[in-house]
Amino acid sequence: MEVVIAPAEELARLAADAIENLVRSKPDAVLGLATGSSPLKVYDELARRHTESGLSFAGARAFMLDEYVGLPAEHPERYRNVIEKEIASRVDFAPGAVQGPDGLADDLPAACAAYEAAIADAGGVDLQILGIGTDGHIAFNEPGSSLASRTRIKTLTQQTREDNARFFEDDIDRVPHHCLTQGLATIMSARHLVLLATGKGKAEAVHQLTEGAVSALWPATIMQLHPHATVLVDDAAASRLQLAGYYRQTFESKPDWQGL
Ligand SMILES: N[C@@H]1[C@@H](O)[C@H](O)[C@@H](COP(=O)(O)O)O[C@@H]1O
Repeated sequence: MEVVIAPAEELARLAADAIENLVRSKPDAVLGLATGSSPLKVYDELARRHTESGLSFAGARAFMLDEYVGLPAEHPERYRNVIEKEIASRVDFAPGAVQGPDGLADDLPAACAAYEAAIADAGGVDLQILGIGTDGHIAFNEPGSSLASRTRIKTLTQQTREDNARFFEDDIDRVPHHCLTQGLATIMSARHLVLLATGKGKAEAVHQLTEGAVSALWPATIMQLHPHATVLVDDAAASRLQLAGYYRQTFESKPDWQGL
């Protein structure tokens, strides 16, 4: 696991560089997209590069991590709409190239199975962007999630609903109780994981993710078992890291030819 500590703007550039290198060398790459505030600067950077330097996603596909269950199709916080607004509509993905779990399906387990099959049919995800919840969740794999889980329905914790109430006019009662989420094993099947975390509120989760024991209590810790995982954090999110000095030193002496 590589941990990089840098200001948020630099983290976004690093993540965008990894995505750009991938898409330029493999135009039909499969990306994994995350919602939440953490990846927004990365999406801004990708949109800028699309406009200014011709970075194209025309041959690429993308899969979203998760979706609320039951939010009406036009609801602005429905993750499909969020991803459309934050990235898909700002670059040149082909129609239908960005997919997400269907939180409005009549048969939710069947929708989850179909989503797993669609990811597999696409050849799996090349690069998965991730954020992390304050309780250590990735996608919506809340504490207690099976480390071997696949896409399924989950119940959101009170903590996550409180954290996400800011997107629902600060009214927790408007935050859905259920979601569909890629499982931890689904996420682990992606070939490169790139997690972004900023701010003091993420410091404990980032410490557990990188330095804690692998445990369902902190679901993101499963990433320690991934052969190619990158954790991009600012100073505040890194404030509890025991090995911060080593991570900084490693990044400073990183060879120029070596990307993330
Ligand atoms: N389902 C999403 C996650 O994919 C996201 O990583 C996390 C952190 O969000 P943020 O980046 O806004 O802190 O919470 C949400 O609940």
